[in-house]
Order: sequence, then structure tokens, then C-alpha cells
Amino acid sequence: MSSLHVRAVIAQRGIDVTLDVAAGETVALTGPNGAGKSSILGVIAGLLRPDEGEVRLGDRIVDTTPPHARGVALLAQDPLLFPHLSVLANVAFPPRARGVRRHQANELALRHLTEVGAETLAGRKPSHISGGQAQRVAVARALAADPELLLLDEPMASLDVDVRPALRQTLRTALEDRTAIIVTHDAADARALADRVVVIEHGHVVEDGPTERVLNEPQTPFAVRLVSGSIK
Ligand SMILES: Nc1ncnc2c1ncn2[C@@H]1O[C@H](COP(=O)(O)OP(=O)(O)OP(=O)(O)O)[C@@H](O)[C@H]1O
Repeated sequence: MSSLHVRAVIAQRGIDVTLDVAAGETVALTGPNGAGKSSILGVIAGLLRPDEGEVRLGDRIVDTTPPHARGVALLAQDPLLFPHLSVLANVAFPPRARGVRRHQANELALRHLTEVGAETLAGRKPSHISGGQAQRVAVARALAADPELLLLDEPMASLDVDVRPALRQTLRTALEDRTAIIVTHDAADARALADRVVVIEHGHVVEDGPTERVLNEPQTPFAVRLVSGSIK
């Protein structure tokens, strides 16, 4: 578990952001479409190089560390499971990639699948499970990477409204005592999962405070809309 410090300037996208996340803290990153949320996650994950900036995890500067060695797991909107691998092999992939032996990696994978309530799917191929199940499996795979920092980009966006509460509950458990950033447009996600809410507009932080404060006394027009549920 590490703290995060990120400063990212991407001139072409109008982004200039500094963000600190304490060790074990979950931050909900929110703001209008095109505000820069995904770009910020991209910089932290090492997928996008800022014009200027720094990404520090604990006391390590990871700017020049390749994505797979950063200790950062990114859960995208789509589960992006490997189609040719079983559910179990998908979740065992990160530990296998860091050299854990097959038997041990499979045991670890099964434990994470159980954590997200998907252990009965272990033998199936991704094409034989539902979208909601696939997203749970993707959460298990992200956890199996044992990341120092977990980034979630609208993990509920592709799911039907009726399966969102179950995944939210899964994430609630998974994010306890983990440093994490979740991009969301849903106040329910922020309320259930985040210690802090940060609002980004036009590439800048316009509001930042404890979840309770931001949801009870929103200061910016976007936060007001978030609370009233009028976004989307
Ligand atoms: N691949 C790209 N190349 C150039 N500009 C991009 C690219 N992707 C996004 N942008 C621009 O960068 C800015 C920030 O976009 P970004 O996707 O980070 O916002 P976002 O807050 O994640 O939006 P959304 O809620 O729609 O996902 C926007 O002006 C967008 O047009």
C-alpha cells in the first residue's frame, strides 16, 4: 500500500493537474465528459506521457518505469479478458507473468475469484459469461496483480443498473485498505467507495474534499449535478 503523488501537464488536452492520494485512501475522480479523467489515469498507469509531470508511488518516482513494472493495475470500462483463456487462467495471468508457479497462481486466482463471488465461473471461457460476470472477473484479475495502486475507469458504466449494486459491494470490500482512484459519474459509487471526491473540469481540479462534505455541500455546478443524479 503506497501513497500517490501525480502532477501531469498535457498541453494539447488542456490538462494541468496535481493530485495526492494517501496510502489506503480511495479517491473518486469525477467531472464532465472530456474533462481529462481518463487522461490522468493514463499518465499514472504509464500509458500516456505528459509534457511535464511526475508520478510518485510511495517514495519511488515511476515516470520512466514501464507500465507492467509500476505496481499499478488499471481496470478499464470494458473487462478486456483474454478470449482464448479460461476465467481461471485470466485471473492467474498476472501472478504467472511475475513468475509465480502455475499451481500457486491458480490457487491465488481461485481465492480472488471467490472474493468477487465468481469462483463457479473458473472453467468457462469469457465468451460464455455475462458482461456483469466478466467485469467481476476483471476485478479479480486486477486484484491478482496485487497492485500498490488500483485505478478503475468507470467500472460500472457497461453494466445494467440492476447488477451495479452487487459489483459496488464487491469493490467496496476490494478497496478497503487499498490505494485507489475510481472514475465515476455516479454519486452512489462515490458514497459507497470513496473517502474523497475530486472534481475535474477543463483539465483542472475545481473541487476536492471528503466525500461527505462534497456530497452534502457541493461547491461546483458539476458536483451539484452529481448529487442530484442528473448526469448522463
Ligand atoms: N487520444 C487522444 N488524442 C488527443 N486528444 C485526446 C485523446 N483522448 C482524449 N483527448 C482529449 O483530451 C481531453 C480529455 O479527455 P479524457 O478522455 O481524458 O476526458 P474524460 O474526463 O475521461 O472524459 P469522459 O468522461 O468522456 O471519459 C478531451 O479534450 C479529449 O478530446
